[in-house]
Amino acid sequence: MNLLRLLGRLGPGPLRRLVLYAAASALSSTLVLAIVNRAAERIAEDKADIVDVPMALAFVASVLVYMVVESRMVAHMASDVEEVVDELRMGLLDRIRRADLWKLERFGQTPLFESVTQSSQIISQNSQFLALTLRSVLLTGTILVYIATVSPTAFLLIGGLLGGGAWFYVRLGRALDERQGAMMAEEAVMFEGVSDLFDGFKEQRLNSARSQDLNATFGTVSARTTAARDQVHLHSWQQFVFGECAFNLMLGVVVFVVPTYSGTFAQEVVKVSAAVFFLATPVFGLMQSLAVTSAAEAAAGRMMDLEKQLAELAEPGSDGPGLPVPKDFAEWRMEGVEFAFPAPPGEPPFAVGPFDLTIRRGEVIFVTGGNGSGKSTFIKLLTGLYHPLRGRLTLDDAAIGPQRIAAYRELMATVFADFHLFARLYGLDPVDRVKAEDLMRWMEMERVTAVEGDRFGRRDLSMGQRKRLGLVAAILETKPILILDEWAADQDPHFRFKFYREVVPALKARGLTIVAVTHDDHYFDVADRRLHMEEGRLTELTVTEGAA
Ligand SMILES: Nc1ncnc2c1ncn2[C@@H]1O[C@H](COP(=O)(O)OP(=O)(O)OP(=O)(O)O)[C@@H](O)[C@H]1O
Repeated sequence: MNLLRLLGRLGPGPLRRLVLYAAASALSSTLVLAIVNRAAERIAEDKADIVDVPMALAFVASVLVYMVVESRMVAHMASDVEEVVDELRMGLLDRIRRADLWKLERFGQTPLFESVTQSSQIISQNSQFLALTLRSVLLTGTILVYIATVSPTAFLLIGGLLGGGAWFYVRLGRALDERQGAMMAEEAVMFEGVSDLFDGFKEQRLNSARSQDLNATFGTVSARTTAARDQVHLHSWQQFVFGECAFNLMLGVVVFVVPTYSGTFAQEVVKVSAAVFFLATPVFGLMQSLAVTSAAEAAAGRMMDLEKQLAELAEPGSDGPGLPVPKDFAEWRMEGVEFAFPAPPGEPPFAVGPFDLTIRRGEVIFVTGGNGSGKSTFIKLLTGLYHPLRGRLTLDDAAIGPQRIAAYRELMATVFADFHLFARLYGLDPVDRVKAEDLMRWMEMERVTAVEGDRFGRRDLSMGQRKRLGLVAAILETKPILILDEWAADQDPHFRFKFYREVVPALKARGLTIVAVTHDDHYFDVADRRLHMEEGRLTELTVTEGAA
């Protein structure tokens, strides 16, 4: 149903087309069966040894109709499913793009990543099985109708057997689903172990006890995964063998049971046996497609659930055009801004603020403080990435509410402590080539890599080098505010000196307002003001206080 609901998003057309194709395919197949049976009957009646041309033509026409309809059905189905998956995936990405950072952090990345990549892949790969399932159901129905026209008794017995067999098969399938769930849980633990091995490769190479312990743990998990997989293989094979046996039983019913209830069945036995053989295609098709379709069904359900959950992560005001903010602001203020993370069990929550602060345009502000004191949280509040629980941000007289938040953030270029170097210089089209080359020289990166078109030539660089590229990208954005979170922490002494003594003053001279988190007490004097964070509280110190 999830897959059908998903397809329904394209309007009624694709679903109607699917049903029509599936019905045409089932009818043409049944027609082939009826023609074969009728031809065999005529040969038996007339002992004719000449070809019945109209019947042969009808046979060829039915086969051709089946061939064309079947291939078109699968082709349309695949492209409809691709279209709807593309729409859903883009919708998810769009919602993630516009989500509230704090809500997104709490939600976690794993389900998002799994849905956007794996689930959409499962649906795409198995799209044709949805068509196969529908066609198989319809074909089974039309063949049963054909059997009913030949022998009502055979229809009742075969129909009953088929219904009972399907019920039991689905029950076996449920047990298999449970085992598959258990197998996936074990596999998830195993993947965690594999990524632990890769992420901690250096540490385990340098410590043989850790390496062996890791290996032993991995061995246990791997053995559990193997056992879970064995169970899945065993049950899926049992389910398949049951399906085959139920099918053979149907043939047995035709030749051993039906004749005892129907006196006239002797003439019909060949027709009904042929019909049961014809049933093999849809019944085995269903057996094959149900298993795969259920994985695609579950994936479609996961993606649609996620879509709903992501709607709740939306940031207020992220839709719509929004209001402008004064770009030439004179004063940037935080008024009574407070924020708190939810408390871990048995502990008080970590709260920051209230922050009451006025930053004047063109100032260089350093934010200092110990690990975990709340500096990065302060930066997230200042940049409007976290929303204050109380208090507000203002630029001159404009309060930054949901409608101004987008324009407000547009004023800032940032290099966060955990910054990401994008594959492309997104949003910088065209890149000012001369300026980019100047900046690369200024950052002493011109021998390492270059701006090539709209991207950096290399990204496989050291953290310090990547941060320099991050700063190049931030300066290229030509925003009036620059936010840096521990930018210099990864720089060597030579470039750290250059950054504080040359780069920061030069950027200030260009009119930028700079807020930088730093631990570099040798350079506190570079700032106009120093704000010090302690347990979420901000105090203003002189720039010489605490300097080395
Ligand atoms: N996403 C989060 N969820 C829950 N608690 C958080 C989260 N981010 C930070 N915290 C808590 O807030 C406190 C302050 O973290 P923050 O990153 O602001 O400190 P910091 O001063 O930047 O530290 P550092 O100098 O080590 O980078 C920490 O104790 C941390 O446990």
